[in-house]
Formats: sequence, C-alpha cells, structure tokens
Amino acid sequence: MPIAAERPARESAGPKLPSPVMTAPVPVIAIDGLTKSYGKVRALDGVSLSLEPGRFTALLGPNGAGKSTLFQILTGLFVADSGSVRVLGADLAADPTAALARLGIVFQQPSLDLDLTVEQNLAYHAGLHGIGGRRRRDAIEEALALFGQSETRRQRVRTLSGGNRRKIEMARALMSAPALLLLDEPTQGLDPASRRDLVLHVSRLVRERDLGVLWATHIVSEVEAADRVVVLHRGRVIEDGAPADVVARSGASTLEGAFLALTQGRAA
Ligand SMILES: Nc1ncnc2c1ncn2[C@@H]1O[C@H](COP(=O)(O)OP(=O)(O)OP(=O)(O)O)[C@@H](O)[C@H]1O
Repeated sequence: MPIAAERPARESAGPKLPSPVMTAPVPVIAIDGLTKSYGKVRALDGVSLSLEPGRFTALLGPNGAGKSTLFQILTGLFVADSGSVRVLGADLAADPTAALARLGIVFQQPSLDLDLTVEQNLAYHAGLHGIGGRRRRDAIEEALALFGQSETRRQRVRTLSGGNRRKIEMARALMSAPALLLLDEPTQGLDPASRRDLVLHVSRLVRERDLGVLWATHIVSEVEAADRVVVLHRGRVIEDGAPADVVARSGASTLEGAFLALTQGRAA
C-alpha cells in the first residue's frame, strides 16, 4: 500500500542551471476558513489548517471545542456553512469522491460489526472501496499485519479487547491507502497501556509510510510526542506548533500545563 506523497523539487548542487520553478509541497489537506453553527451555537469559527504528509498532528481540544464537528465536515457527513477543504488538491465540495478517497477515518464511536469476524468486516470495507479478488485478500493481510492483528483474522469482533478492536478499525481505514488518517478520539474507553500501544503503532506508520495523521483528543499525555499540536478552543485554532514551542510560548512547564492555560485560563 505505498502512499504517494508529493515532495518539493530538490535544488541541484551542480552548476547553476535556469532556475526550476520551486513548488510548495501539496498539503494532504488544506482547510480554509471553515465555519459551522448549530442554531445559535457556533461550533467552528473560521478554522484554517494545512497538514503535510508524514507528520503526526494532534488536534487538542476540550469537550465542546468543535473537534467532532470538524471531523464530520472533513469526512463529508456535514456541510460547512462557509470555507473550503481540499484533499491533495481535490475540493471536497466540488469533487467529494476524489477528496474522500484519500482519507482514512476512525470515528469516535466504534463502527465494526461485532457479530462478523475481523476478516468479514475488512472484506466488506474493501468491497465498498472497489478492492476485490486477490487484491482484497492481500489488502486484508497487509492491513492486519500493520497492527499485529493477523492472528485475529477469523475471530468474531465481539471476542476482541477494546484495544484490538481499535487496531482493526485503524487497519480497515488504511486498506484504501489514504494519504491522511483522521482519528477522532481513538483511545476513548481504552486503558493507559492500550492507549500507549495505539499511539506507538500509529507513530510508526507515520514514519515508515509517510502517512499524515490528524489525531483529535483531549488527553494531552497521549500526544506529547506528536510532531505538531493544534489547539482548538470554542471553534477556533488558538495555538499551533511543535509541542516544545507550544509549551515555551505558554510559559508552562508541560504540554498539559500549556493546554490548561490556553483553554481554562482564557477569558470567555
Ligand atoms: N448536533 C448538534 N446540535 C447542536 N449542537 C451541537 C451538535 N453537535 C455539536 N454541537 C455543539 O457544538 C459545539 C462543538 O461540539 P463538538 O461535538 O464538535 O465538540 P468536540 O470538541 O468534539 O467535543 P467532545 O470532546 O465532547 O466530543 C458544542 O457546543 C456542542 O454542544
């Protein structure tokens, strides 16, 4: 499942040639000025965000910050009131099929069929993505191997632990070779060891496969090793940077402290 990432042209070290046109890398996702209200509640208030391939970005926000609303728009379930989303250049509103084809999604609510086996769940998903025959078997095998779940293949999902069910959902999301994996509070209900295990698995995929990841959570400890932290609060991006920079700018000594200062110490 190679993930094609577009990289900037590198400058030649040789003699000066007519200068090539330097193009910026195409972001895996470019979100521009998204707004969304539910009646009088403004859930998103002008969110702009651009993500690169091969980076683990944490979307940190307290309850009600707008994380799920953002994910629902990014995955085409809700339509924004205004603003735009482009996935590898494909506009979500104008060409949803092309845009959504490059996204892998794990929703907050578990979505596996508990009475089917792991393999049956993945085969169904493969069918939805037009992956059939020999390719389907290979895709299932590869996806399960990525998360160390090959042995669970013939088990009913109901018999798996919560942590392993989450891994199957992530494996399923990767079957269509997305450029960006969207994870909405993926560790909900998991114990600390399972949470850590899941983070380690995803971090490895980011490095090894040049996968972009947007991991939404309010649990600061699980994203301390992220490449980038974006803090969403009351529907706005209020901080964005490497974890160490976010901490330094806040004046706190930990990311948790920075998050609390930003979201609790902030005037209404
Ligand atoms: N269907 C809805 N109808 C009305 N208000 C909604 C709806 N969904 C969300 N909201 C409101 O929009 C705001 C953003 O909610 P959202 O669920 O997107 O935040 P969140 O960051 O995902 O929160 P949590 O961490 O609790 O899941 C909140 O004020 C919430 O009450």
